[in-house]
This record gives sequence, C-alpha cells and structure tokens, in this order.
Amino acid sequence: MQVDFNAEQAHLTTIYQYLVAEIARLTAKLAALQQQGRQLKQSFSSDTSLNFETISDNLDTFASIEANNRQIDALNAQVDQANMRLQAAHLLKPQAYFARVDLVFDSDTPEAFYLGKVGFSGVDETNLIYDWRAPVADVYYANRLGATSYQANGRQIPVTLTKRRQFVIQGSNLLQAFDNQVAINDPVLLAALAVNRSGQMQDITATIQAEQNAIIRANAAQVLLVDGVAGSGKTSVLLQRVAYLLYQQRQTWSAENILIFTPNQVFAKYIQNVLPALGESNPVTLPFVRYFQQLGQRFGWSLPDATGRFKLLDQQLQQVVVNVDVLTHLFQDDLGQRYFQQTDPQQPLLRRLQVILRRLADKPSTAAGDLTAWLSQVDWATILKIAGPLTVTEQFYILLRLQNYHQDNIAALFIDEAQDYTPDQLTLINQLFPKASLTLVGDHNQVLKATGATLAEMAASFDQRPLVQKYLVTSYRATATITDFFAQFADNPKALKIQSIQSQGQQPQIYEQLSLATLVQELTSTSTGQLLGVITPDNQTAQQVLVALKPSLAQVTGLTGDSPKLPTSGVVVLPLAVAKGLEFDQVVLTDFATSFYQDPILGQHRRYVAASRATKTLTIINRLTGLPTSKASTGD
Ligand SMILES: Nc1ncnc2c1ncn2[C@@H]1O[C@H](COP(=O)(O)OP(=O)(O)OP(=O)(O)O)[C@@H](O)[C@H]1O
Repeated sequence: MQVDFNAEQAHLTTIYQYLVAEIARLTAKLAALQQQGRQLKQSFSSDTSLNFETISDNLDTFASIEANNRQIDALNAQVDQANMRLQAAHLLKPQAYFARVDLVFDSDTPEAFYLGKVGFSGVDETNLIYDWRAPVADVYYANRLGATSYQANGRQIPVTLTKRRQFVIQGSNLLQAFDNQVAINDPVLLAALAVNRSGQMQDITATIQAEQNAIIRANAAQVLLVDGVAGSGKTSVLLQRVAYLLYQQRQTWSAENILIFTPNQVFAKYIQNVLPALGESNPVTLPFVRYFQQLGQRFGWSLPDATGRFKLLDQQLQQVVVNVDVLTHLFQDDLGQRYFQQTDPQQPLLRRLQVILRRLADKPSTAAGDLTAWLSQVDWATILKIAGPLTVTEQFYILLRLQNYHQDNIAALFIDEAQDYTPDQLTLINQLFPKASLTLVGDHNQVLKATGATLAEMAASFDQRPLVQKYLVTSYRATATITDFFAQFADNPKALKIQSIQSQGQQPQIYEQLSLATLVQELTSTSTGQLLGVITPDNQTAQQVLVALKPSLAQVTGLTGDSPKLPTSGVVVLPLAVAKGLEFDQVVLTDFATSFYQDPILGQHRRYVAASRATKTLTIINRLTGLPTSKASTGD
C-alpha cells in the first residue's frame, strides 16, 4: 500500500507548528511565573502582619505563613510542569516522531499512534505523540503485523496491527516515509548505520530491533544477563534500558537510584550524550574498580584492587563451626567473649559475629569498637581454615559481610563489558546490591583477561536470584565483510552464526609488514573527515606511533583509559585495552602477527575485539617495523 505522503506531511506540519507555538507559550509562561515568584517574595518580606505578641496573633501569623507557603508550592509546581513540557517540546522539535502504528482495538476503525522520543499531549490532553517507552510502542518494536497484543498495567491487551510506518523527519520537513514490516531491510536502520561516527555514541530509539526490544523491556525484577556478539548493540541496549526503566518506574526511581559500571573513563564519556538525548539525566557512571576504591575510602580503607577470594570467604563464614577456644583470636576483651558464648553455636560464624557486633556497636570502648583495626588483627585465615594471610581487600570484604553492608539506595545497576569481571567481583556485586535490578551485558568472545568469568560462572554468582539469559547474534556495527572477518576469531564460529545486516563493503587490507614511516605517510594522505583508529597491542607502541604522527598530522590524538574524550574526527592512536567497546569508521591494527595477538590463551579474543572495532574499513599490519625501541607485547 502506498504511503499518502501529503497527508503525512500535513500532519507533521500541524504537529510541528503546535510544538513551536508551545515553546513560545511556555517560555512566556515561565517568565511570567518567575516574575510572579519575585513579587510574591517581595510581598512576603514587606508583610507587616507578622505578629507574635499574643496567642491569637501567633495563630494568625502562622496561618498567614502557611498560606504563603501554599502559594509558593503551587507556583513551584506550575514552574516544574511548564519546564518539563518545554523540555519535551525542545527535544521533539528537530524530529517530532519517528514512527506510526495503526491499531484496531474493538471496533473496525484503526487508531493511529505516533511514536517519539518523549510523549506530548495536545490542549485537550489527547496524546499527540506517544513516548517510545509507552506500553503501546512495544507493538511497533516487536514487529508483528496482524493480531498481536501488548501489556499495560499488568493486563494483556489484544490488538490488530494494520500499519507500521517509519519516518525520516527534519524539523517541519517530512523527508521520507515507509510502510515497513520486515526489519531486515529496514532502510532507516541502514541509513543510521552508514553515518560517519562522531566519537560519541548515539541513541537508537528510532531503529531498535525486535531482539533488542525484548532486552530493553525485560522484567526489572530479575538478573538479566546478555551475551551478545561484537557490535550487536549491547551498550546501546543497556542505555535504552536505563531510559526505559526510568520511565516505567518514574513514580519511585530517578537517575540517582541508578549506577552504571563501564570499563574506563573514556568509555563513560563516549556514552554520556545518549540519555540526555532521550530527556533523561545521566546516572553515576564509573569503572567498577573506581567505585570499589571509593567504597573503601568511605570506611577508611585504601584498597589496591577489587579482587579476592570472596566466594570462598563467604562459604567459610557460613560453614565453619567456631568453638569457644578460638575466642581469643576474635575478641581480646571479656565482653566480646561473653557475647560470643551467648550466641547459638549451631549458627554459622557469620550470623554469630553479626549478632555480637551489633551489641558491641553500642559500646565503643570495646576492642571491636574499632572494627577496622580489629579486622586486621584477627587471624581470619586460621579461623576460616583457608590459606593465609588474607589480603587487605579480602579483610575489607569480611568487614562488609559482618556489617551486612548493602547499597540499598541503588534500585538498578547496569554493567557493561561484564565478561571482564572475575567471579569474585560478581560475588561482591551480588552482596552489595541485593535489592537492585541487575543488567549485565557482555560477550564471552571478548574476554581480555585470563581471570574473566565464564557465562556459567556469571550465572552462578547470582544463584539466589531469578536470572534470565538473552543472546544477540546480529552485528549492526560493521560491513558484512568485516563481520565475517572478525567472526572467524569467535569460539566455535559455525555454531554462533554471527550475522551482519550491512552490505558487503571492502575487503580488509592486509600488509605482511609495514614500516612506521609508511604508515605515517598513508595516514597523512587519508584525510577523510572520518574517525580513524590506530589500535596497537600496548601503550608503549601507541606512544611511539603517536610521536611519529604528530609532526605531520594536525588531527591526531593519543588515548588512554583516563583520557577525557574521543575526538569527533581525525586519527586516534590507542592500545587495544582502551579501544574495547569503542568504534571507528576506519581501523588500522598494528602487530597482528606478533605474540600479543597470537597468545595461545587470549590471542584469539584479542583478534576478535580488535577486528570488530571498524564500521567501514579495516587495515591489518602483521608486523609494524621501524619503531624506535623494542616493544612490549603484554597489552595494557
Ligand atoms: N538497532 C540499532 N539501530 C541503529 N544502530 C544500532 C542499532 N543497534 C546497534 N546499533 C549501532 O551499532 C553499533 C554497535 O553498537 P554497540 O556499541 O552498542 O554494540 P556492542 O554490542 O556494545 O559492541 P561491542 O561489544 O563490540 O562493544 C553502534 O554504532 C550502534 O549505534
């Protein structure tokens, strides 16, 4: 069926004009409210009726203050409401909506729903634009034409989807409109993927695919573990899910109740525009290691790392039966020993100690009053019957367990690059956030540390909670040729069946050997306005390439994990450990045949990660020669 383009353009014109008019009206309204606020404050301060002389005067005065407060509250509420609506109008003005679905409910007449990045209502409170997170939008993303249903307020609503239309819009201009049912040839998606990268991740609201939608909208009450191939949209899906859950739980959650763990600071910057583009504030986003160190500081501990035998410690604390003889190890004072004797010997050590510490907490003069000092004096290894001595981090873990410390203010925790977490770090996370909704996304083929948890270990870390695993095997990032190339490095690629939805593109260019001088020359002559990543095995090589490039290239940047930001275009030189999670229009990999990439344990994963960073072209240099000094080959 043909799209009635003129009718759609006319609809857009009406909506656009309404948005523009609303922006003008709300801006004027906010100015007037501010003026009103100023006048109100003035009138309160010059109010001479504040009189506290007699009881009746007091009552009058309090009543008048109360009335003033009510006026201020009402004014603030109006300001908040106008501000929110103005923000939404600004967000929608460049692209009022991206899709339309026509649904038939009970009657025969289809009802049209336009979907945008946020919802917007008309003067009579009718929904002109539906938020992409609204229940009804699920029908659009799930991509089922005909009889289907969606869930709203816990009820399944049967509907018939008669039309699924996509739009390309620029302000008041409708550029394109397609009636589209099958996602695989989705022209809007392909156009979005063909755009040059800008050094900043973009939201994918208009083109979320059905399998991604299922993850974004998955129930928050479970641990969600996503294993997805490189470029399958794990990070994008994670961020869209943050926005989705913030909308779904908007009565109780705000960005302050959310935490995102990223691999490093550059990555945190790389994703920082996505949530604001969806009208949401950024939650605290930081590397897990930094979070853990900050947690230590809160207790006065300086922690070297976030690893330890946490699971083992837990098991022993729960299993070891401690008799009275070991009391001297635990408490040097009578009170502690007495309390210990009063606890039930059948109970696990952890429970008994928690009871005692709660009592001792009221008596700061006891030996256990200073828990920190006490913990390091106790010979935990002997008591718990494990090999000692315990590291500082392990002692800290015991402290957290004894204090039963949780971060209950965090309602949802999101972890990217989850494959790099050790089983112990996941155990720690499980303990710290017992009530949080957990979303972990990772790729078992991208494990870059020998200590990374397997999928089974990941699942086992959360064995007390309901857990759902999802898989993504379509790669959106790269051309089909590049996807086939990196797919060969996956474990068991035949079974995994990685697919690309993009066209073939250029074959990777492979140099057996290339000198640094030639590389500099090549890079200097490819001035494309695109983002080009030169990925080296280690920091040292990155530094050497950078030094060689600097004199002849204006737009060249070196990147470490702590760097503030990716540039928008030009050449970026960085080690693989930092490139993880990022993407570039063009990628040059150096030293692909050296021991770093040929390592028997991690080499294949390194090749997979490195080769999957490119969206358009991939150049591989097996051996980069002419470097000033000998190179390390150990990665970060
Ligand atoms: N549905 C989609 N619509 C448009 N673009 C998409 C979609 N899904 C993914 N992309 C794009 O594909 C690229 C890869 O996405 P993303 O970085 O989220 O993948 P990833 O699985 O986290 O990758 P990796 O594990 O390799 O870091 C990004 O440019 C993203 O914008």
